[in-house]
Amino acid sequence: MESQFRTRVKICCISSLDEAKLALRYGADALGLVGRMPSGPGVVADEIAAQVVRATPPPLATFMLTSEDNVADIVAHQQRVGANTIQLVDAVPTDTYAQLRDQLPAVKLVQVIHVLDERNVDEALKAVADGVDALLLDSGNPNLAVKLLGGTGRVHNWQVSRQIVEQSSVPVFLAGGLNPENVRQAIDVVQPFGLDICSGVRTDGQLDKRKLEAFMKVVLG
Ligand SMILES: O=C(O)c1ccccc1NCC(=O)[C@H](O)[C@H](O)COP(=O)(O)O
Repeated sequence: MESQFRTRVKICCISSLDEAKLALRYGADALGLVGRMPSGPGVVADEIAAQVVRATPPPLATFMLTSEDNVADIVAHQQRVGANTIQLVDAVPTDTYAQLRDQLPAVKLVQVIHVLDERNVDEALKAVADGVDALLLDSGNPNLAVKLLGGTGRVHNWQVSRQIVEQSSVPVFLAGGLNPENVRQAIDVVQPFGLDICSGVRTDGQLDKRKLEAFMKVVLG
């Protein structure tokens, strides 16, 4: 069930309970907890991620970001952290979503699509047809020798993202290089269900209250 009532916000790269509380105080709908990655600045230990999950009240969402592509490893990761949503940041074999649903029926599945060009529209629609609950369109490049799967601080081609939003039957989050200055334009151009932000609300790696407040003010009004 999708509502366009207001744009949802996921604050990602949460690194402590204090950051989680700050994000929730300013109106975040979801928190992102980054697991082991081939590269990127936002990784948090599973123990801290689990602490944040336990402290997050309903109806807020906790997204566990995983780069695992094997069902047993993804399930083991979810069981260590306890998040109510799994964000798959890399491509997975076609039957993965069905197997995860069998083993974790209450957990929502979000597939990341790294938007490089128009070919990603078909990739996104295939993930929808295969059964994901939502898409998250990010910057990055999974084809590099050391995969770049997120946390880049860079925007991508929003026209391609808009095409995906128009054609997707599940909610779509927009990520990649968002900040208080460009988020209004991002909403107007892409019209996503939700936004995801990591580096644009941080200073020296720490969640920055002023940037967070400025970002949320633009989104929530
Ligand atoms: O932050 C990381 O280290 C990271 C690495 C690999 C995949 C995802 C990662 N971060 C989480 C996210 O999904 C970010 O919120 C998203 O990529 C947007 O980041 P940014 O462009 O810095 O706002």
